[in-house]
Amino acid sequence: MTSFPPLKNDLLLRAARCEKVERIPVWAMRQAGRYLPEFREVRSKHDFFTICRTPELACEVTMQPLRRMDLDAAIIFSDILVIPQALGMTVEMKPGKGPTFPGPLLLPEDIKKLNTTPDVTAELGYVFEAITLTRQKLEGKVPLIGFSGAPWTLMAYMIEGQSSSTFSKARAWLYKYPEESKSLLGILTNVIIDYLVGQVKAGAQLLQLFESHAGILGAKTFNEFSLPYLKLIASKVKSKLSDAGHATVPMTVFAKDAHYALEDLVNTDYDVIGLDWTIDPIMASKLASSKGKALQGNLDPAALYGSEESIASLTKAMVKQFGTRGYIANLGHGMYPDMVPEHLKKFVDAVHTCSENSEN
Ligand SMILES: O=C(O)CCc1c2[nH]c(c1CC(=O)O)Cc1[nH]c(c(CC(=O)O)c1CCC(=O)O)Cc1[nH]c(c(CC(=O)O)c1CCC(=O)O)Cc1[nH]c(c(CC(=O)O)c1CCC(=O)O)C2
Repeated sequence: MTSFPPLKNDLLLRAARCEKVERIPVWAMRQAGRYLPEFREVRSKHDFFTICRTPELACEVTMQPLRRMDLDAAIIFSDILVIPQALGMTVEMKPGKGPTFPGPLLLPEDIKKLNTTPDVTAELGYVFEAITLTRQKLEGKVPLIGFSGAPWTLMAYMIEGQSSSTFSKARAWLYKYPEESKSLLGILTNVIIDYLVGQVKAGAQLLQLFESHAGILGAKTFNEFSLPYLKLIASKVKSKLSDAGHATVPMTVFAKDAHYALEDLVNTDYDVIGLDWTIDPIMASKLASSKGKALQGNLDPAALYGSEESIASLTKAMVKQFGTRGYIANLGHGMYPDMVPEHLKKFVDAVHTCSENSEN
């Protein structure tokens, strides 16, 4: 096992375990990326997936936001779509269009073309190397978060072949080919489990699972095609780490727009439930605290387009609603490319100012 510098700021990990904290930890989804001029500088010289696949570059862009603001966590720079690549699919990142799959899955027979049992270390070892390097470079300043896309969200991209407002091709599979859909979700689940276990062994100190397209499912389809796989991932990642004699790490599930599933998610093995901005903090806090779960979120990212005064006052109101125990401040979704870094800094500082010395 690699040894790493001791952790100096463990606020995130304590909050995830609902332990007492001196102040609320804060980080932002997509805190590295295009909204930062220094990222755009790196990106002007390298293709997106080259950055992901080159540990030194991935480490550098992971560190960039930490040099600007007092964040309580780093998140490894990567993307959820590295898993379809590991299964043998080509994914291109087209400026202005986002991810594009030249050969999406059209019919269930196409599943046979995938490498359904990839050697995860051989295919995704570059992420593990980036994590280990970043843990060293962080020198224990803050914890490092690892992440993966969840099965349904990845399946949606693999069938649709690109982003979509309806993901109607992917949703059609759930009704036309339910058994084959479950088989694909099972394949993805197994790879995700090994991928997340590998990230922890490489040095990730908390894991987040992104079910970004939960909102295009309804309660019934979510219960059938998303929730069972999310549950399996949490329990298997933890049991595989324990069986390997490795300490487990807290796990966060972020099922965007799945307001209908909050109660079910609180009853899973995830330690932290990520919330988008459509969810009422007071209602969510009542549900989560009854089950000893922490919450993360949920300022509307668009609030960062407002003035610094309005960011500070909205942040203060949000923190007051969530309370200080078992809470990680974040946005309700990732940073948008046209945002101003100073406004994220204002959000981070506002969380610190209004939560320091508060009753815990
Ligand atoms: O901060 C970090 O270190 C990691 C940032 C990060 C990137 N991708 C993800 C993360 C983790 C995080 O959000 O904190 C994860 C991610 N990629 C995609 C999704 C699903 C989705 O958006 O539908 C997710 C889960 C989180 C979420 O829900 O947002 C899929 C995706 N990846 C990219 C795009 C295009 C884009 O323009 O954003 C998409 C699809 C979006 C859609 O509309 O469907 C590419 C991409 N991934 C990251 C970046 C950096 C950045 O945001 O600037 C980019 C842009 C690529 C570029 O430079 O051209 C990093």
